[in-house]
Amino acid sequence: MTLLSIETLTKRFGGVVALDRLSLTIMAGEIHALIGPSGCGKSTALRLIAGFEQAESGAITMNGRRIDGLKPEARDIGMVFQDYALFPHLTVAENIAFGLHRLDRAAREAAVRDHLALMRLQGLEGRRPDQLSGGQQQRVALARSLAARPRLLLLDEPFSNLDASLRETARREMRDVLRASGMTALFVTHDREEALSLSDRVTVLKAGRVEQTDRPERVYQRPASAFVAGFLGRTNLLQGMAEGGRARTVLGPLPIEPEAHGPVTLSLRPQGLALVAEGGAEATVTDRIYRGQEVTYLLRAADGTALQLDTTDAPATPAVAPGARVRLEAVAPGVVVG
Ligand SMILES: Nc1ncnc2c1ncn2[C@@H]1O[C@H](COP(=O)(O)OP(=O)(O)OP(=O)(O)O)[C@@H](O)[C@H]1O
Repeated sequence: MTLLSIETLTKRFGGVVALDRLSLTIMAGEIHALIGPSGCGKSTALRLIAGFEQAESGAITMNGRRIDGLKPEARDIGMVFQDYALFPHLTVAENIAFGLHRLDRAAREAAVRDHLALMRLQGLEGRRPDQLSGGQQQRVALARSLAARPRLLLLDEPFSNLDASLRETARREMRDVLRASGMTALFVTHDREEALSLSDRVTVLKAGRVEQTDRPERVYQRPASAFVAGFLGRTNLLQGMAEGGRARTVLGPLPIEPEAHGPVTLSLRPQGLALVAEGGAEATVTDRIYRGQEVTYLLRAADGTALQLDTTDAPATPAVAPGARVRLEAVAPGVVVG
């Protein structure tokens, strides 16, 4: 069931088109990630949905009702900001209780207690934000938004202020809490791992427009464009001539998906290439990057195409030095991206 629908939203700042007829659907109960490069319009989209900015054209509906004319507080939408925006002079408990003035005292206290427990903040209720760690502040911000029980929660880069060691735990906690409360959430990130690991669906934005919306596995494995393929991870882009389920490429005939005919651009992840002792296609090693878990070989194919190959069994294979001639084979299908 659709909760929020955005139709052909356009927003300009002077000469800059921040959103260019953006359309997007958020399903009830889903965690949806909005990802894209800096300046592609992610924060602008959130601010329009929350009501902090007005669009020039287009419509925003929630549960079938237009909300784009409503004031932010009338939209039933919560927002967790990048800097958490906690009230510095209020305690943790008072911050969480802040949006609950419509409840009577007993219900408000119960809601604060429940959310302190939910976010594992018991014992910290009397502290002020400046007496908390970054991770704790983030949990208070989330608790405050959840306690108000909005229909939709918007999160703008909620993990960007946490250091790497905390981020992974904080992400899992947030996902579990959102799931447990059945909350619908739209969060903005420019971290592809965060988008892929946290969400039910991902929307990739480019220059104010949607490039693709789909499940994480689909956007990663079946990118709709070379841009999406490259934005979500390192990839090889190969030119080919397709005929049904295969394409002729510099690596020889390659299985492709989906079927296509004529000239195509294919995306093949670096893990989709393997070094072989014989057969395959010839290439020259131009560099070797040691990454610990894996090694990346940078290669040049016979026609000059630059390629990357990742191998995890590097300890078992002797290092291939730059300049060496090697043979390689595709071990995954090429995905048609253009
Ligand atoms: N208040 C503003 N005044 C002028 N230009 C703005 C304003 N807000 C955003 N923009 C411009 O609109 C475009 C989209 O900005 P937005 O902040 O939505 O991008 P973003 O995807 O959230 O970027 P980032 O990942 O860097 O935060 C950018 O070109 C930005 O410079």
